Formats: sequence, structure tokens, C-alpha cells
Amino acid sequence: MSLPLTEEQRKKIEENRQKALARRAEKLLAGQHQNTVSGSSIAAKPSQSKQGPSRHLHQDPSKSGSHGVVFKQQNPRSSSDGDQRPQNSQSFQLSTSEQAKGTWQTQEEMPTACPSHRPPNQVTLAGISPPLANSPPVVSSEQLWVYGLEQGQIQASHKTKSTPFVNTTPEPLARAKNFQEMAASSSGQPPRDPELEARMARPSTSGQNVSGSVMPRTEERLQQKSGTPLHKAAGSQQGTCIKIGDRFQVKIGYNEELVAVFKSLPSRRYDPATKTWNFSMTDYGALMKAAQHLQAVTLQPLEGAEGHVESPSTSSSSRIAAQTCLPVAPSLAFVKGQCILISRARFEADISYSEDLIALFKQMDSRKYDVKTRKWNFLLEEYSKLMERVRCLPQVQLDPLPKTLTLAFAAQLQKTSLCPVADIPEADLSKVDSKLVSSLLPFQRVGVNFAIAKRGRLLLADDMGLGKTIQAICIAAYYRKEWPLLVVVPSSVRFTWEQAFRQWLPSLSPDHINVVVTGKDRLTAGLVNIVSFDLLSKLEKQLKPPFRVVIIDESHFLKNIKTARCRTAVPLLKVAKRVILLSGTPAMSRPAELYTQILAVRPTFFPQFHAFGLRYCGAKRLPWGWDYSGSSNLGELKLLLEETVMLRRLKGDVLCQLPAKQRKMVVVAPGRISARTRAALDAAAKEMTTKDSTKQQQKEALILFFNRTAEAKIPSVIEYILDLLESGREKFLVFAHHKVVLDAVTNELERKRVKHIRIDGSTSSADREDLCQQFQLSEGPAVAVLSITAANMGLTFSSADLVVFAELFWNPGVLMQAEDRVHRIGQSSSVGIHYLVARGTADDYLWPLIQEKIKVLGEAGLSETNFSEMTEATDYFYKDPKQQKIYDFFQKSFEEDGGDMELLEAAESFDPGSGSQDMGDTLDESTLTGSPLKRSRFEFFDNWDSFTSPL
Ligand SMILES: Nc1ncnc2c1ncn2[C@@H]1O[C@H](COP(=O)(O)OP(=O)(O)OP(=O)(O)O)[C@@H](O)[C@H]1O
Repeated sequence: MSLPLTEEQRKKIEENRQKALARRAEKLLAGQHQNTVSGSSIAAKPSQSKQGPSRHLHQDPSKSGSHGVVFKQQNPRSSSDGDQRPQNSQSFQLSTSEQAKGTWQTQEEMPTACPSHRPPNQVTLAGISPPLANSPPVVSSEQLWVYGLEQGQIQASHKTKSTPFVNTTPEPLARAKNFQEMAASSSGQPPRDPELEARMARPSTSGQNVSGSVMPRTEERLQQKSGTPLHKAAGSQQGTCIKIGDRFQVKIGYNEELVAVFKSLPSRRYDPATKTWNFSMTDYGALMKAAQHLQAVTLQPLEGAEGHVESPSTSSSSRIAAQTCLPVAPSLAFVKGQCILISRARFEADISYSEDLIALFKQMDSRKYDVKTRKWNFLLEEYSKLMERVRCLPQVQLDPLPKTLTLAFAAQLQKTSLCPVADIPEADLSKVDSKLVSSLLPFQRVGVNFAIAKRGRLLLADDMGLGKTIQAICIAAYYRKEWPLLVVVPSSVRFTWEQAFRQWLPSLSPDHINVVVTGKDRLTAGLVNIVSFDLLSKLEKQLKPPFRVVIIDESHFLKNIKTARCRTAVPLLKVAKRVILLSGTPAMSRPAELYTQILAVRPTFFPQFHAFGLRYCGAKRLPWGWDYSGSSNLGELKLLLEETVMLRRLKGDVLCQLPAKQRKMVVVAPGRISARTRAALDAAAKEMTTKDSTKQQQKEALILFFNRTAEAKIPSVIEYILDLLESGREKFLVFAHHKVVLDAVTNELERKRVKHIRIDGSTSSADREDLCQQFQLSEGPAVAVLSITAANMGLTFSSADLVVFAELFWNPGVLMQAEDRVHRIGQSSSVGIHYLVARGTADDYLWPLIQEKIKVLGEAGLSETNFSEMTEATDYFYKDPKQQKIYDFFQKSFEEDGGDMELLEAAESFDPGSGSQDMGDTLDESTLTGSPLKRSRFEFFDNWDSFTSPL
């Protein structure tokens, strides 16, 4: 038994069939000139025969011989010409048996909603003249085509009798439309009327001006193709010619026959931007003449154009029909389009002109016409009514809204006015730590409400620095009964998350927080389990039973379905009960990047990527497969996401709620310190507290401790900077103190080809200003690598809104000055300040020291800055008496006169030297060089806002 054809195979077969038919039709057109009348009862006048054999297009169908007729109403475009519309062809097939029954069928599925309605293209026995009905035509497709013309001509001549205004005959290019008329003709195959033809060739007495002058070659060819002028249907498509420079443009909706005419003109050009054709004036006469012969088209001529051919009786046929109350012939042009959501309340019909459709649109109470887009739009509550009625228009295919949308907006489809704005109820947070709840800023509280209204499955896409962490912790805490909780984060911020849980959830014992550091750790050891993306893939086996509540920080890390991290995370998220995705940049370059995140939050929305790709990624079929790298219907995608899964606020939206500066302590991974450096740090710490050490030895140990700290932090610092860039941070400052740190950062940026500048003690004053300007004016990702002591004053970097301190400095005044390179006049945003703090290093002492000093200054009214809020959880630093001793020693050393200078000099001159071996140890190769960080990672930092606000 043969397997049924797949949808894809069926499509392919249909496509090939259409292509073959198109080739055939083209051949036929080309062959018309060679066609001779064979046994025709039509006698051509000698004068006509002089114009060449192409005039003799008409054949007697009775002379034809083959069975099985396929007649295609085809869109005769070719990709090279660029078409106005997607292909929408209709095929009509007459099988031998059907011929016997005299029934013609369209191959295209016809609407079933209106059984009583018979589309004009569907010809039945009742409409066929008795001789034809009784003896079905036995003709080849070519012959049938000609036959159709003949019949159309016949009908036209009948019409000539019934109305004084019509005295034209059909022409070849109108074959498809005339087919209906052919069937409707009540006569058999009458001989062509030579008298009528002669009349048509002469200037008309009724004012019809058929040029008798010598025609240019193209015009002649077209006229030969076209035969004699044709009367226009009352509902013919209206178009105009517009002069543009030395060319003219034709403005009209899609008409396949007209497009065929366009393509035969040598000077044709297609403008994809305006979707219009334009031509040189040399083709004007030829085009107008050919257009006269198209029944379904009326082209308004160019004003004042010389030599154009006008046929008042044809060009004004619709006006005349209206005046004489003639029944308006339906437009036969096939139009195809789609519905698109344009707001929470309205949808738009994106479709080209159809008279019948416009008439239908005008029946809708909520209709609006947008003069800018030239499209109609309606309230969602009229959607079903409109679609039902559209189904009754056989020449119209208006694709509905995707099912996902109709489900998401089901309430508005019922009654739009019921939900004018999204209604988010206030969540009951009484079971969450009051410290956390009371700290939430108003917009953060809205975020938590939104998440709970969405039953804990959402993509929180707030701008960077708006406090997604505190919101996520609050949402997760609301579902605390369903814990253990899994938190998946970039490895550089694992400990920052640990800190955040300690800070915001005092009810959670620190022992219940498990930070997974190696592949040997247990993923389920805590109530809150924090793991990096990469370790998650390695620990996949431990994911059973699955977690019910999951937070994914920087969820755009999952944008590529092919990556191991994505393959591990998506199935986990699909089965989790609550999924909290966090990202300030969910898609950095294209909507396709959103797919996995949507799939993770709502697996049923677009289970197949192709459907999503077709609608929102401007999917294109290329010879080697589908290309989903584009974008389409972005406004609709934004509406869908905001209605169902995504909440995004920009900094500007909530600026009034934000502090001018938002400081953040980032605990960088201590695991990255190599064993050798660890040993050096420990030895230095011991030396500082050894009773027998001299003061000088202690000081040397302090300097060593400070220098080794710098060295130890390098891999984490670099990892953090790269993560920031990958997360879409565009411009930021990195302050460091040791030359070795500044060098490592700049080297890495160079390696990754990230734009950057560097200002340190060796930079001349003139260069400082230039570099500063360069940074200020640069577009896209850029990093300013600055020395804490050499670039903390006199420079303005207000085009950035983030400062990263790769190293700490004991003098808070210097830090504040450095912060203010960004936070100064010209800065319109809230500024983020990230202090990278490494455990087990000098930072353990420097950080509290800085806090202490600030506190003192604050109490004395000398500083407004208060670090304490963000560092509350850091009091664990020096509980050990040994640590207290070191802290005291630090304090004493830095307060002594000259202590600063000694350290500064030591830092300047610090060269790992023999430590270059140490460096090799310290710097994690995979972080610095081996990381497969592709160049493309930095190539597409498109602004997500341009995606979220496309309209
Ligand atoms: N309600 C709040 N009260 C006190 N501090 C807050 C509050 N909200 C945010 N912060 C602080 O603001 C800083 C930035 O917050 P957070 O790191 O959560 O932002 P984010 O949105 O995750 O940014 P990114 O996308 O850059 O990671 C942190 O130091 C955080 O503690």
C-alpha cells in the first residue's frame, strides 16, 4: 500500500505543476505569431493579414484533438522581475468524464460557507450553451485557450447588441476572465464578424480613438497580441499613470494580465519598495493600448501625455454602467492577504484592492481606514463576522489570525470593550518575607502581580538594571511550597545570586542555598540551587525528578536550540510548573531568537518552529532550505507576547522610581583562583598576621596580598565583562588599578574585536580628551578601560550608563569620583555601578573598609552615598579573629601617611615576572582564549527596543 503524500510533497507537486503550466502558457504566447487559422470559418481581411499572422489567433475548437484540459489562471510572474504579490493561481480542470457530464471544476478548494453561491470561475452545465454542453470540447489546452477567446469574443459581440456602449471584442490576455463569459455564451461557434473587426480597426465614430498611425515595435507587438479592444467590466480595477521624472509609474492593485503586459514592455522596472512598476515614456502608448484590451482593468492616462491611446467608451465603462444602472459585473481579480493584529483591540486586513471586499468592509460598524497604510482595520469583536462574510467572496482569500492569537485575545473577540487595558490583579504576598515585599518599587510590584496572574510562567524582560533579581526572588518565594528551586545563571553571577537570596529572603537559612561549583556537586542539595548554564548540561542526569520552580537568568542564553544548554534547559522548563525567565535583551538580532524562550514558557503556543517562522521571521524558501533570519509582523508578535507571557519596562518608563545611581556588589567566582595563587594569597595573609614579622615585612606582605588579588581576579573579571557584552550591554566603563588587570582586559577586548579605549597613567593629556570623545561618539558596543587613579577625574563618559569596578580601591573618595565620570550632567538615565568583589582575597577587607569609611563620611555629612543597603549580607567577611586582625592591619596601613603611595607604586610596578608562570595558571585558558566566543557574538547587538517598538 502506498503511503499518503505528505503536505510538503503535495505542495511540491503542485508547485511543479504550476511551473509547467506557466512555461506552457509562455510558449503559447510566443507561438501565437506562428499560429495560422486551420479550417477556421473566420476570414481575415486582407488588410489584417498584412499585420502578420499573429492577428489570426482564433481556431476552431472542433479541429482539436486531445482530451483532458487544464486551464490555469496563472500569475505570470518571474522572480527576476519581482512581483507585486505572492503567487495565487487557480487551475481549472476538465476531466474527460466531467466533460461528459458537462461539469467544470476548479481545483482550488472553494468556500463551503456559502453553498448557494457559485463563484464566477466555477462553470457548471447550466451556464454552458447547449451545443457545448451536449458535446464537450475535445481540445488541447492551447486550443481551449483559443477557444475561450473565441467564446468571449462571441459574448462581447452579443453585448454589443444589448448595450450601445460596448463595441469591443476580447483579446488573448483576457483569456482567464473571458472563460466565464465563454461558458455563459448561448451561441455555439459563430463565424467571426469581419465587418465588426473592420469597424474596430477604424477610428470609431463613437469617439473611440484607435490609432491608425504607424506603431512603435513594442506597441505593434502588444496590439498584435491583444487583438482588438475589449469592453471593460463595470467593476474593473482602476489604476493611474503618474509621471516620475522621465518615466511613468502605474499605480494599481494586482492584476495578473496587466502584469503580463508590464513584463512584455522593454523598459519595465519593478520597484519592490513601492511595489509598483514603472516604464520609460517610449512604452507609454503601447501600454495604454494594451490596457484598453484588458477587460478587468481601467488605466487613467497621464495628464497631458502625448500620443496616448484612449478609449472613452472603455475607460469610462464603469461610470457608464453606473449611470445606466447596469448590473455591476463582479471583479474577477483574485486577491489574497492576511489579518494582522494591530492593537489589543483591533486587527487589520492586509490585502490588495478588491471592490467586493471593500464593499464588505464598509458593512462593518467598527471599520476604519488608515490613510497612511491604506489598509482597513476593525474591532476584534467584528472579526468572526467579517471572516464569515469574506468566505463568501470566491475571489478573495483573507487568511485568518493564527489560532494562538485568537485564543490569547478570546475575550476581546467576544466583546472588545470588555478589556480595554490588560487587567492585572493585586497578588497576595502576605506569605513572602516582608523585607522583600516592602522593598519592591511600584513597577516591580506590578511585575510580581503580572507573574502571578500568569501562574508563574513568564518572560520578565525589563531593561537592564531594573531589578529583575528582586522580582524573580519574590515570584519564586510566592511559590515556596513548590520548592526546591532551581536558578540557572551565567557562571559569573552565581555568587551574586546567592547574595541576593541572603539579602532579600532572611527567612531562608543560608545553609539551604546551594551554589553548584563543579560537575561533582549535587544539583539538589539545597532548597535553592544555583547553577551555571554549562554545569546544568553536565548535571542533566540529576534533573529527575524535575524541578517545579525554575528561574533562568539571562534567558537569551537559550536562544539557539542547537546548543547543549538549550537542549537541557528547554525540556526541563516545559515540565516545570513555574518558569521565570529573565532577560533585558531577549532577542538581540532577530525574532527567531525568541522562539525557544516562548516555547519554554508556553510550549503549546507554537509547537512547530516553522509556523512561528512563517508568521514572525519573514521565512523565505531558498534553494537550500528555509531562511528564518528575517522578521515580519513584529507589532503583532509584541502584542501577543505582552498579552500572554512577556513583561517589559524600559528604564525611561520607570525612571522617576529609580535612584540616580544603583550600586551592585557582584561576588565573582572564587573557584577561578588557581591553586598557586591561592597559596600565594594565603602566605601573604599569614605574613601580615605573624607576630614575628617586622613592620616592613608586614607591609610587603600587604602589597603582595593586594597584587595577588589583582592577579587572581583577572579570569572572573574578563568572564563578567564578556557576559555583559553578550547580554547586550553596549557602552560601559571598566575601572581597574593594576596594570596587569588593565592589560588583560584590553588584550581580551582586542582578541574579541570589541571596540575599546584605554586611559592610564601613560596616556598624554591630549590623547585622553580624544579617546574620551571617541568613546562618547561611538555607536554600538564599546568599553572604556580606565585606571582608577589616572582617569577618575576631569573626563566625561555620559554616553555610558554603567561603571564596572574590576578592582576595589581603599579610598572611597576616588571611587565616587570614578563613578561620576558617568553620573554627571548630560546623563539622562539611572546609572548602574557594579563592584566586583572576590572572596578569599584582599577584597574581603577592602570592601568593609570602604563601607566603614563611607559611613563615617556620611555621618559627618560629607557623603550622601550609602553602600550599606547593598552589602548587608557581607558581614560574614571577617568573623574569624584572624581576619579581624588582617582587617585592622589594612585599616592601619591605609590610614598611615604615605601608605597609599607605597601601594600605588607597588601596583604600578607589579609585574607577575616569575609570576608569568603564575599568570598562565591563574588565567583560565578557556576564558581568555580558548572560549569559542564567536565573532558573531558581537556583531548583532541590535537594540531590542527596535524590536519591541517597531510601530
Ligand atoms: N527594590 C529595590 N530595592 C533596593 N535595591 C534594588 C531594588 N531593586 C533593584 N535593586 C538593586 O539594583 C541593582 C540592579 O538590580 P538587578 O541586578 O536585579 O537588575 P537586573 O534587572 O537584573 O539587571 P541586569 O539585567 O543588568 O542583570 C541591584 O544592586 C539591586 O540590588
